[in-house]
Amino acid sequence: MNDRLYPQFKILLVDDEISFLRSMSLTLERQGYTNLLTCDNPLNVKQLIATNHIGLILLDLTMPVLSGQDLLNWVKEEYPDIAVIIFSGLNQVDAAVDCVKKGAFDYIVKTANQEQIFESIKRAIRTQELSLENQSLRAQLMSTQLSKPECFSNIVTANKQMMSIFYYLESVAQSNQPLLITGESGVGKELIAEATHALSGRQGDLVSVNVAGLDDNIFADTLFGHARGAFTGADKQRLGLVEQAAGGTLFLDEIGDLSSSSQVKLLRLLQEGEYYPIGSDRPKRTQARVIVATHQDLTKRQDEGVFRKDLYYRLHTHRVDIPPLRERPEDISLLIQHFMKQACDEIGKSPLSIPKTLALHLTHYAFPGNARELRALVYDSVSQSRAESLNTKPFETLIEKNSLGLFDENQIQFSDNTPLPTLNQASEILVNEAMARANQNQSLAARMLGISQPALSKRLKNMKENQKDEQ
Ligand SMILES: Nc1ncnc2c1ncn2[C@@H]1O[C@H](COP(=O)(O)OP(=O)(O)OP(=O)(O)O)[C@@H](O)[C@H]1O
Repeated sequence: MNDRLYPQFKILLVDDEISFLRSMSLTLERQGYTNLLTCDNPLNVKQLIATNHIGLILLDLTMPVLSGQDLLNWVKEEYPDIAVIIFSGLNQVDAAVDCVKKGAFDYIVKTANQEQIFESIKRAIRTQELSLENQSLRAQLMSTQLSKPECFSNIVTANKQMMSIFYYLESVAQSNQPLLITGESGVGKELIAEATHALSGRQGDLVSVNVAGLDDNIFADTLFGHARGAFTGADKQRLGLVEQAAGGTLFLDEIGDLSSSSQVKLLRLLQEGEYYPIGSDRPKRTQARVIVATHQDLTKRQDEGVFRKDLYYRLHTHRVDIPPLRERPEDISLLIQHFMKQACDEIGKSPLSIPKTLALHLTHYAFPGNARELRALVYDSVSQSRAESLNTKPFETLIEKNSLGLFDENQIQFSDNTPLPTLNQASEILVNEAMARANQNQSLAARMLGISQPALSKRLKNMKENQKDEQ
């Protein structure tokens, strides 16, 4: 059972008509708005605002003793950040214009259809949520410490960009809006989803599903479940993952590969907050926060016409892009340590010492598989280690394979009018680059250059002497 209140601030309903208050609260609760407060005496409103975190007031216009207009004036003066929607029994254009001029978010006639009322409330809540998120982001920018560092304990990093992502996540973790996580395969998107769920403080579960390759029917069945008898073989009702994630988080991985018909279903879930189990004509409201991730470039997928624009914009409100490991060289040695300890723990080995130069050697490697690739390498090395030090053979093989790969001649382009380097200059540039990539290891640099180590040593010596002569 989910007892999480929504939205994160209270909605205050003010009306002297108790029956209206009762029916409106019931209707709103059925729509998933559970954080409600009712008040049938306008004179109590000031006290209620002073003692509660109220973000939205649904205010009756015509009340005895203190009118809705007077209260609106007072709220806008004392608490300009609270949104006020005026409810009136009468459809009066003048009054509506006057209220909106005085700062009301909207003016609604009590007899308006429910869709119109819900739409207005939804918009007001969204505006308030955005404003709270802005305040929180501003506060995070000013602060130099994470409020809940323990939520990031599984993510090893010393990278500044990753730290800014952590600050950003602290600001948006409470939001009900979706979060989009992008980044190459293996950068740690799932870890980021887990940290966001932990930060959100949601009591429900984090329910993860990889949606790549799910056909539309399986997608709908997996997410929304089905009613008994919905199709042949559906002899029991089945709850979908959206329901299992109630009060928690639904994490949809590989969202860039979602089929176009499933994209429509997801959009409806995000936009309307409701869904239909297969074979049921009664919509259900979702209580789950949605996080999606992809290694695909969604802008490109959109341009190619395979990803819906409207869904892309819906997902775009909160977004983090995790940098690849090659752009976080400072993380390499930390991750090697971390994975080495994990691997040793798993096989009951004492921690191994790691050669200091190992991380340095890896800084020129592109890590197409990111942290996952590094993890696999470290695990392989740990399993091959017989002494107290980490066996670096798997790393050396990789670096050599990478450095000694076939050179693509098209990589070098000369423009027509610029002077060419002399043969000596070109050779110096190459030697310096190879030495840097090999971290000053002459044997490796020589292999990259296709010459013997003594030949390289001779060139280096000559280069040094030439430099001296020039000085
Ligand atoms: N910064 C990190 N600290 C510790 N472990 C990490 C870090 N980044 C990634 N890992 C580990 O690397 C592996 C891959 O991470 P994860 O599954 O989160 O990547 P991903 O981006 O979701 O990959 P994919 O796109 O393939 O789904 C996991 O074992 C994860 O624990």
